[in-house]
Amino acid sequence: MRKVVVITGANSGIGLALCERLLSKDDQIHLCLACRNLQRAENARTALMTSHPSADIGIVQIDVGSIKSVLRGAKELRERYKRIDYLYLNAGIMPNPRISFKALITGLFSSKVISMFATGEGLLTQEDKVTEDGLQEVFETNIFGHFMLIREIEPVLCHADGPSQLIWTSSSNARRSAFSLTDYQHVNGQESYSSSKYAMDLLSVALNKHYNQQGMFSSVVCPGFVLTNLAYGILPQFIWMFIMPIMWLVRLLTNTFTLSPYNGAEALLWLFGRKVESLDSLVKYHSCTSGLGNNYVQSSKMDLEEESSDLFYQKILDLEKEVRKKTNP
Ligand SMILES: NC(=O)C1=CN([C@@H]2O[C@H](COP(=O)(O)OP(=O)(O)OC[C@H]3O[C@@H](n4cnc5c(N)ncnc54)[C@H](OP(=O)(O)O)[C@@H]3O)[C@@H](O)[C@H]2O)C=CC1
Ligand SMILES: CC(C)=CCC[C@@H](C)[C@H]1CC[C@H]2C3=C(CC[C@]12C)[C@@]1(C)CCC(=O)[C@@H](C)[C@@H]1CC3
Repeated sequence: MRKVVVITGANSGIGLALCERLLSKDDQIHLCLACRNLQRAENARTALMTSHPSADIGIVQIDVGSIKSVLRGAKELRERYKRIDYLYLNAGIMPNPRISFKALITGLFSSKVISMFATGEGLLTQEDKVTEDGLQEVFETNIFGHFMLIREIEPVLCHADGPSQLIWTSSSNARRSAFSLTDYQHVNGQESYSSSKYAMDLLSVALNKHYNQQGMFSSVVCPGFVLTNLAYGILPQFIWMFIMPIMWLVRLLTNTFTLSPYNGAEALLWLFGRKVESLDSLVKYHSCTSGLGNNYVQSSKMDLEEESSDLFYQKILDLEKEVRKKTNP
C-alpha cells in the first residue's frame, strides 16, 4: 500500500525541495501538494514529474489563511484518501519584514553574534493584518488554518492501520518572549512570525498529549536559514547573491545557515519513516549544514513548559468552537 504524504506550501522553497527529496528516497509514495494557487501547484507537479516521471502526485487546493478554503480542502482529502500517513504543515508567511540594522551592527560586536545569526533574534519586525475570518493573518496562516485542517481530517489521520505523523515547519526564531497567552494571535506587537512559531511548538506538544493514544504523532522542525521567497521578502534576491560569500563565512560560525531549500529540507526528510516511539515531543529537530556543506540533523530541547502548552491548547479549542459557530451558525 502506498504511503500518502500531504504537504502544505509544497509549490516552492522548502516544501518543493522536500517533495523532490521524498520522491528520491521512496518513489512508491503518493504525494499530495496542498497549495493555495492551482497554477503554481501544477507547475510544481510538472517540475517533479520531470525529475521523477513515474511519480504519483495529486493536488488539492487549500489556502490555510481562509477557514472556508480549509474546510473545502479537508473534505476533498477525506473523500480522496482512506488514510493519510504524513502531513507536513509547512506553508508559512512573514509579511512586510523589516530589519533593524542598528540591532544587526550592535549584535555583530557582541558575544551573542552566533545566536543572532542562528535565530535572527531581535533583528526583524513584521506588519500583520486581519483576515476575512477576523483573525490575525500570520496566526491564521502559520497555525490556526493548519490546526483546523488537522481537526477536519482527524478520521483519516487517526486510523487503526499504523501511526500517522504531523511534521511542522517551525523555526529557531520561535521565541517565548514574543508570545503571550493573553494575546496568542499577536494583535499587539511586531513579532507575529516569532510568536506564531512559538505557538506552533506549544501546539505540537499538546497534540502529542491528546492524540498519541489514537496513533497520531507530532514533531517540529527548524530548516535553518534558507534562501527562499520568504527570505527574498526580507532583502531582494540580488543582495542575498551579492553577500553570498559572507553567508558562507557565517556558515562556518553557525551550522544553521543551510541556505539551499535542499539542505533546509534535511530534518523534514529525516523524520519521514522514523519510528514514532523514538521521537521526543519536547525536542525541535534542526536541519544543519557544516562549513564543508555536509547535512545532518541536530535536536534541541524547546524552551517551553507543558502547562503553557495545555493552556494554549484550551484557548485554540475555544477559538475553534467560536469559528465553527460563525461558519455554521
Ligand atoms: N526560509 C527560511 O529561512 C525559513 C523558513 N521557515 C518556514 O518554512 C516554511 C516554508 O517557507 P519557505 O520555503 O522558506 O518559503 P516560501 O515562501 O518559498 O514557501 C512558503 C509556501 O507556503 C505557501 N503559503 C503561504 N501562504 C499560504 C496560504 N495562505 N495557504 C497555502 N499556502 C500558503 C506558499 O504558497 P505561494 O507560493 O502561493 O505563496 C509557499 O508554497 C514556512 O513555514 C516558513 O516559516 C522556517 C525557518 C526558516
Ligand atoms: C548575513 C548578513 C551579513 C546579513 C543578513 C542579516 C539578517 C537579515 C539575517 C541574519 C540572520 C537571518 C535569519 C532570518 C532572517 C534573516 C536574518 C535575520 C530568519 C529569522 C528567517 C526566518 C526564520 O524562520 C529563521 C530561522 C531565520 C533565522 C536567521
